[in-house]
Amino acid sequence: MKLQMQHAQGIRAKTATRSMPVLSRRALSVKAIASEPRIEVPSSLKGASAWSPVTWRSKPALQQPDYQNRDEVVKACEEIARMPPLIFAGECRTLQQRLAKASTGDAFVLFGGDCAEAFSQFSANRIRDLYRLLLQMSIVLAFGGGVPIVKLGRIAGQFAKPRSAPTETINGVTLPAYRGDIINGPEFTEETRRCDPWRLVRAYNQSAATLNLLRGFSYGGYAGLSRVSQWNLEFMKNTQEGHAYMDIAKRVDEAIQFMIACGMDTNMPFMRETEFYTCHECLLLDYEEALTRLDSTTDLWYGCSAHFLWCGERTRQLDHAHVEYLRGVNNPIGVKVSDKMDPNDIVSLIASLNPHNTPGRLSIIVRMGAKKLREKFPALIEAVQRSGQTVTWVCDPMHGNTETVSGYKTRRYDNVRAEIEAFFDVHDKMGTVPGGVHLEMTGDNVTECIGGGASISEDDLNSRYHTHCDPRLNAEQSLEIAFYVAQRLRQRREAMAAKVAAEAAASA
Ligand SMILES: O=C[C@H](O)[C@H](O)COP(=O)(O)O
Ligand SMILES: C=C(OP(=O)(O)O)C(=O)O
Repeated sequence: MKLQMQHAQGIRAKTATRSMPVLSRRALSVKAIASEPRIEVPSSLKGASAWSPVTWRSKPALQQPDYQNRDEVVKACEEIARMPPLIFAGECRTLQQRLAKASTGDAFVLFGGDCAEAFSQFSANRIRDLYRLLLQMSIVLAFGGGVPIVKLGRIAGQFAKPRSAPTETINGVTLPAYRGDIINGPEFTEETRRCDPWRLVRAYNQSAATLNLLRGFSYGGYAGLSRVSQWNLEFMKNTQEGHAYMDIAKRVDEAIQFMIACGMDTNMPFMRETEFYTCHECLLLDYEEALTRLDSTTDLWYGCSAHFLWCGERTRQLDHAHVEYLRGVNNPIGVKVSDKMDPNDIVSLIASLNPHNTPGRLSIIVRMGAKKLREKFPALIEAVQRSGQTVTWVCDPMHGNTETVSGYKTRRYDNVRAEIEAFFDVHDKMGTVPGGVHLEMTGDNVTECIGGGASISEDDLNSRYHTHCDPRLNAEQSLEIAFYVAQRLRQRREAMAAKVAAEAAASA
């Protein structure tokens, strides 16, 4: 932190570079396993160079739009740079503390929201329905885990999408791929697929309006604990998950009544409010740069487009622009990691993004499918442990499980659940901590993923398939996943309690 502050000051004063140690001595000693040889950080990484919000520009940046008119991009970004930040740096610091708790099992993180927000699907009701589904899921998880749930919405900025191919061909016509509404439109016409810089400003405005409503819900009474039983979505009321949720809601109501009888003040903030944070993939670097601000209370740089930013699987190259940008902002950040990640490389990447080994700064979001996760994940955990690095491990069970059925991109509920199961199993075996889950999901009653309690079949896909990019779990499937995760968290909690009791008995 301190050295990064020196960087920030250096940039303002236009002074020379300072070198940045990769891992502090304390960091190296924290969790290192004494008997194992330590994984060393490559010497090329020791002494990272000065950072500013524009240093990413000198590195290769993958997955960026092919704008025809750079002058318009500059104008749009200048307009955004004059706008207020979307978040306050102090909120990021609080979030980082919460994520640090998740790294030790004293909290659990729930990331969830659209694959890609869309201009055409922007409405208060959709924001409310996702928000209350996330509240419902966090009640279920808190009940199982007995720990606070950190709620991070993929919302108010989750617009830009990395693509496997730069173009799409339909009936012999080839056009640029859709890259998210902040860049171009989903309709298959030359006009809509052209990258339009003024979409940047529209995405900023939609994010600001969305965030405004989310803050209203969080602090204006909607999220109060006395309203738990009113969060059930209308179409969920007669489902198995809806009933199971209402059972929990009833128990929460009873517990609150009991605490009121004991003299609890219902005006306490924890009864009326909840913390809710936003996140998105840090992909579109012109936009992120325009929203990078120096926090006047600490003199540190923050990416002010969201509380938490993550680096995608396709853009996490150590010497490329996205890692360069993210290493300099002081938000809590994440990196997506597939089975392609090598144990030595993960250590180098973590060292570059979290050189002071600050708990809560870095989440590693693993997404490789259940089978590969069982094979490859243990070696990654072991490497990170051996280098003494602290990370919050998060499971993204969506991106390793995408397939195409009848022309639709989809995911099978059973595969999603199997990956979460594998994630918990591996952590149980390694004695490490499952810190959270990251889901592409919606509060809407869509038919984009196959299976789950409602038994959505392949034939149902065309009925309510609304996503513009990847398939999302619908409300019922999401709640079902929450019940499964809650069960795993409860088992873990009970196993830990039994272990502590056994140790106490042994030492008595
Ligand atoms: O959401 C993630 C990516 O943008 C998406 O999986 C890429 O999909 P594609 O392989 O269809 O380009
Ligand atoms: C693109 C995404 O993920 P990944 O980088 O893991 O493919 C995403 O989460 O939207």
